[in-house]
Amino acid sequence: MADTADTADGRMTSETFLAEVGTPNWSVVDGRARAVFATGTFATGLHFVALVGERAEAAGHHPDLELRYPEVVVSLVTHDVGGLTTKDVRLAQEISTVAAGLGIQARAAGASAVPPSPAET
Ligand SMILES: C[C@H](O)[C@H](O)[C@H]1CNC2=NC(N)=NC(=O)C2=N1
Repeated sequence: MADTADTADGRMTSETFLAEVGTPNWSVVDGRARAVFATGTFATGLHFVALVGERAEAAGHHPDLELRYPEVVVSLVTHDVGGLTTKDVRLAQEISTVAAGLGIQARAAGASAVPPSPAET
């Protein structure tokens, strides 16, 4: 694979991340990759979270996962460089593959159907 890093520590711009990840599921918000998957039911969301957790453990890279009804919000960043890296690209691709395998659609541009909690406002 070509070297797609934009900085010496591996951080990439949001444009590079989105081009690399190659699915429309993801957006970049405040320096983090974000996707919202419309799981429809709580049980499907729980199952999706469990499968994503297995992939994350295997990768040694871990997303923030918000299990909501009726969606799961996924957020990714590489903590030690404070930005997005190829680790985030790979895990984002895997998460999109898991979602597709379960027939779960992503919402456009990371939009949520659920109002923010008071702590976020
Ligand atoms: C040592 C270990 O690889 C690191 O602490 C990993 C673990 N999981 C991680 N997950 C995420 N999302 N970002 C990290 O920087 C990160 N670092």
